[in-house]
Amino acid sequence: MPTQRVTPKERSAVRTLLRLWPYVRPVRTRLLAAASVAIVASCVGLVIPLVLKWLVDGPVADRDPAGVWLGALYVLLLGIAEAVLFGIRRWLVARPLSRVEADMRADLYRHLQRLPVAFHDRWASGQLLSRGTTDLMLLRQFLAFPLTFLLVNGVTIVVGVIIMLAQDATLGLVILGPGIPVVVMCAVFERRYSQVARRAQDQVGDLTTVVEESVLGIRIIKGFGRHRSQARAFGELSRTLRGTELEKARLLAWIWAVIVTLPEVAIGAALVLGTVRVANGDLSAGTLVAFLSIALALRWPVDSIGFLLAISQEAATATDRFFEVMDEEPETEGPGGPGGRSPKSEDSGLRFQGVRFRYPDAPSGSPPVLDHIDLHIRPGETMALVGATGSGKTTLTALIPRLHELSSGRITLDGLDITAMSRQELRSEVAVAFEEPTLFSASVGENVLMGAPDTAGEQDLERALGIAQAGFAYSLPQGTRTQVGEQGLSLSGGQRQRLALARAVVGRPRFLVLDDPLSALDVHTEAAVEAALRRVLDGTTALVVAHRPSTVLLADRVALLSGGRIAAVGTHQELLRTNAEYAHLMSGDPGHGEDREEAR
Ligand SMILES: Nc1ncnc2c1ncn2[C@@H]1O[C@H](COP(=O)(O)OP(=O)(O)OP(=O)(O)O)[C@@H](O)[C@H]1O
Repeated sequence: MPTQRVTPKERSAVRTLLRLWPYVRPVRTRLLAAASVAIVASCVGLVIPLVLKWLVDGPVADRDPAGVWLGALYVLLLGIAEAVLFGIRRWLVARPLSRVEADMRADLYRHLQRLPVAFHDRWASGQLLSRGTTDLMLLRQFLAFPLTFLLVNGVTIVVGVIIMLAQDATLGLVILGPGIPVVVMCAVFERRYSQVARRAQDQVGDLTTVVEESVLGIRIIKGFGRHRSQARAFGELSRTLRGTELEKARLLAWIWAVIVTLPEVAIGAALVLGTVRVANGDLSAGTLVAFLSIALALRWPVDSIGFLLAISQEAATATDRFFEVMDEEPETEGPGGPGGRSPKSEDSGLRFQGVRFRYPDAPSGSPPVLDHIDLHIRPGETMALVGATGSGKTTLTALIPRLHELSSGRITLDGLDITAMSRQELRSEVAVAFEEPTLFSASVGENVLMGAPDTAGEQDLERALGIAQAGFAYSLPQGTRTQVGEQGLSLSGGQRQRLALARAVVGRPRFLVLDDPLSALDVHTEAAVEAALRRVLDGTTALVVAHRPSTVLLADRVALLSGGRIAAVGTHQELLRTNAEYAHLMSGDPGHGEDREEAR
């Protein structure tokens, strides 16, 4: 599976995090209130040393027991107030932040649904999964704790330093001394950590992709005895991730050592100098006690800066990864409505005019998959599309519901350019069934009715299951309410194909696109489906990719796709007579088609 790896640009963490504002805006009042409460709580903590100073220089020096009890009561009340305020902060942020996470996840999911198939071809699913889960969880944690505490601890440090300077300017300057090297080290740390954090988060995405592929492809892995090599691949990726995590830990240990050691040295120096000055009678014992208590109270706000910066960097990386997806252009919408429909009768039906298509991720210089495609399927006509494997049949069918955008040319439905229709309008007119039938984790009925407007009911379901010869659905344990898909009952390939076919016909679409929809059916079931389909296809304009003569016989005419172009159009009999390639394809000679492809 191709992996999208975006090269991270040099960026400012603050500017990146500011992009979260639209999501944070609705809860800004609560967040601000929580931060204010936390600042007050923290400052209440800083008042305690001042009470201690009063206690030491006053009641303790005067040997006044009543005063000591009163001081102890003040300290107790201040401690309780601090604890209660921190509790209120937590209560204030919990609910709004889970809303921010839920909103971001919903937006990401909605956007992923609107991104073109070309985007999904390019991106590994694990990368998208990790962005929608671990990255968003990281962001919620960042908003709940580090964001607030970067502010709270910053204010606490400033207030604490001002109080210390006011108590004694000389001791204050001794404490402030290591500030400059700490700031420089923090800047270096931030730059290095952001690179490693990005690498780690991308590696989590790669690991998720391998796990997801192993789970989805478990039958192939077991069938080919590949579990050891798969485990090796997983082990290698997880060792790489472990290495990156250890690098993160090393960087954290280094900054932590700097942040803890330098202030400790400064506190030690202040203690020695302060004691000498108290002994000399230049400083009161109470002031020294207050000074050291404040310095110790500031230890946690200072110590925490290292890991708060680390989480902020990870949050900035998660924000980058989130917006890398959100910044991708969604599918463009046509204006919609009936305007622009050409009344000319030669334009009715499904028409390809000068269509050219090249996959956006194809190597540069490679020829387009489809070129100069001109094809007209008349209203009510069924056209079979035949071609060697890899000739571009699936690609051609995917262009009609605009799963890919044309490189040039146009496709019209009854004269109306598909790019002029809204996606909803287009997809209500055109129904598709692909060779690989995907069923979702839902009941049989829900899977089939997915192809119909919301008003469709039991009767429509019954009719569609009848056409697709999917009567087996009624014998499932809970009938059409039986859960299928990844979380439900496993169905055979043919059963899944018939449900996918039922889904394509349930909405009675005017245009039907079937990509080899009967490939997994036995001859008898195929004949029964064809008989029923022929009735449905009577009023429907259809393009049916076919590999077998039996499927071709469903069609009024056949188009042969070869060398990226429509090489011939005619009835099955005509083409058998006049076109050697067609005759070979229909004769079941498996080598011929491949030879033709090689020759291109
Ligand atoms: N997402 C993609 N990006 C780049 N090239 C692609 C992509 N999907 C298909 N192709 C290429 O386009 C060509 C046509 O593929 P397509 O699946 O349309 O063939 P097909 O005729 O339907 O084959 P088959 O009969 O085997 O289903 C192939 O060469 C294939 O490698």
